[in-house]
Amino acid sequence: PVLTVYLGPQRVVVLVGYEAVKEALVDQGDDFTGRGPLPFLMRVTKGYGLAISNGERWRQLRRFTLMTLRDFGMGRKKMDEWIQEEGNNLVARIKSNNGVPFDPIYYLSCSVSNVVCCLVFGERFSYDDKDFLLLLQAINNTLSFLSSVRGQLYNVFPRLMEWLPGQQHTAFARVEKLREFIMMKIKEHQDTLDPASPRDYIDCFLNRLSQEKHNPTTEFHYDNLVSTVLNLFLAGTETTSSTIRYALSVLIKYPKIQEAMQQEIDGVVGQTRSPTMEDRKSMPFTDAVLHEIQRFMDIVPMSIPHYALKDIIFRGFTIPKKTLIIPLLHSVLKEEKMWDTPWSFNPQHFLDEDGKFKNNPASIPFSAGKRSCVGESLARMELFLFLVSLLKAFTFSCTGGPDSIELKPEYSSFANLPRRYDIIATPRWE
Ligand code: HEM
Repeated sequence: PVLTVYLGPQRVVVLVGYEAVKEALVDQGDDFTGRGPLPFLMRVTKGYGLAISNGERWRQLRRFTLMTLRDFGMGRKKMDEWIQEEGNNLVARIKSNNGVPFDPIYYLSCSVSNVVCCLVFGERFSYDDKDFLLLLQAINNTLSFLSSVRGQLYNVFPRLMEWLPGQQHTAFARVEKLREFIMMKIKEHQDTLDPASPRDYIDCFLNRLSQEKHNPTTEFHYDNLVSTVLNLFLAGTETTSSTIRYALSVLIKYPKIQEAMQQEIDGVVGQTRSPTMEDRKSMPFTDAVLHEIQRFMDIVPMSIPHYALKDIIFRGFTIPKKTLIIPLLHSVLKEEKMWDTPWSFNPQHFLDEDGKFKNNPASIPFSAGKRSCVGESLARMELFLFLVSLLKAFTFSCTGGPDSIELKPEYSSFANLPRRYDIIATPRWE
């Protein structure tokens, strides 16, 4: 369950299976919260921000981000209301296609990125806004590059790859544009800030920055603000939108499951109102399908690597300082011991005999322990509200029929990215 390998000069320990991953990340949590100097992430964040930092610096940014995500609303709209509104925009946009087959990748990226925009900038953008489209392109380009062979090579041989010509330079130039856009938005926020009524994540951060301006060791400074916002975009958009895209493929492949979800939605939400998070409790089948989609898709199979900041004693062995640690989420999500049919798509994994929702401790697509995904609740909210809004409004199919859908990923390395299909959305009601 614990393997040691070498990636170039770098020692890597791989944690395999539920027991090893849980024991490390949850039971022995504090030792395993370190993040290494991952070359790609270091390059795009310039070494600042939540996802790359360690120790007290990380703890402060993490606590602040979790709190701000949880308390979001701050007198204005709450996060689920932003998502509902975005869901309505998404449905309207798809309706305007009039049943013509389309690739959902673009609409889904817009909707999901807009949720992060609402959170950090306090505003959404039109799907045709030029700045917004550039921002989407930068995010998309960064993750496709990271999932490519060159991206992986960059993580092992950064100096060599900086020197060689190639795609990495375009990817970095695009991230630089995204950085500039974020900096411009921060400037706008500084000019219009009312400390008594923060509008969004940036305002909350600026308030904290000003409260701590005389503290020489504070983590609430400008560079951490820019890079943490960048982290939220890079970690929070492609992951969520690819999961929704994958969900649509699954539901087209298994029309009976799609129909059963629609029946549950019709019974609980009905035709006239938008879904709310309260509804989820009364929708065990939908909840089970969503959990199974994330298990089966296994979007980040190796998580984001952790790092030994000091020698760690684990199961009687020493993991030396500076070892990269990979919690192999893939091995947990597909572990024979933990799932009845690990290699089949089977929502029954999350249902008991009475049809009630039943969780499984090995369901950890967001990783586990103290360093697990900071956006988990937000992502779960998005997956539920977007998919229920879509299935309430449309039945999804594709021209090649259910058997033409292949659920194996198109790319598989840092991320498992789903294949692209032109799909048909047939309105269910006039
Ligand atoms: C389906 C959607 C998502 C999946 C599957 C996912 C998965 C993950 C995973 C596996 C990690 C690594 C955890 C670890 O190091 O142990 C992570 C970290 C992170 N995620 Fe997510 N994520 C998703 C959505 C989001 C969203 C919506 C946001 C925020 C807007 C977000 C922000 C982050 C950040 C900032 C980190 C770094 C946390 C840290 O280093 O403390 N993610 N995510």
